[in-house]
Amino acid sequence: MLFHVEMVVKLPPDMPAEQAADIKAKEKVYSQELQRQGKWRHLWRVAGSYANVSIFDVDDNAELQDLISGLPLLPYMDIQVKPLCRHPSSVREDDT
Ligand SMILES: O=C(O)C[C@H]1C=CC(=O)O1
Repeated sequence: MLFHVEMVVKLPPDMPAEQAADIKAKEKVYSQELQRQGKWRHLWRVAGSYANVSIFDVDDNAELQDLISGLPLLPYMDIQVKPLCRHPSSVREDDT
């Protein structure tokens, strides 16, 4: 199942720089592992903002919830999830 996930990062302005760098480093490791597994299929920066648009490819809603729950930046993000399905006019054969 594919999900469009938008994450807007809102770190507290008074968070110490070292703490922010540590959480971002953990988030990078976590997201890159999921990308290698094919679970986090796309990761795009939204130009001009500290936000990303991602496509997750997971078995079900529960797996998406598990993966999102593990995000180190989760306490500092607003997240919106939209379920996706194949568009009838799509010519891509690899979109399922
Ligand atoms: O920078 C972000 O958009 C937040 C987050 C998502 C992946 C990652 O490495 O950091």
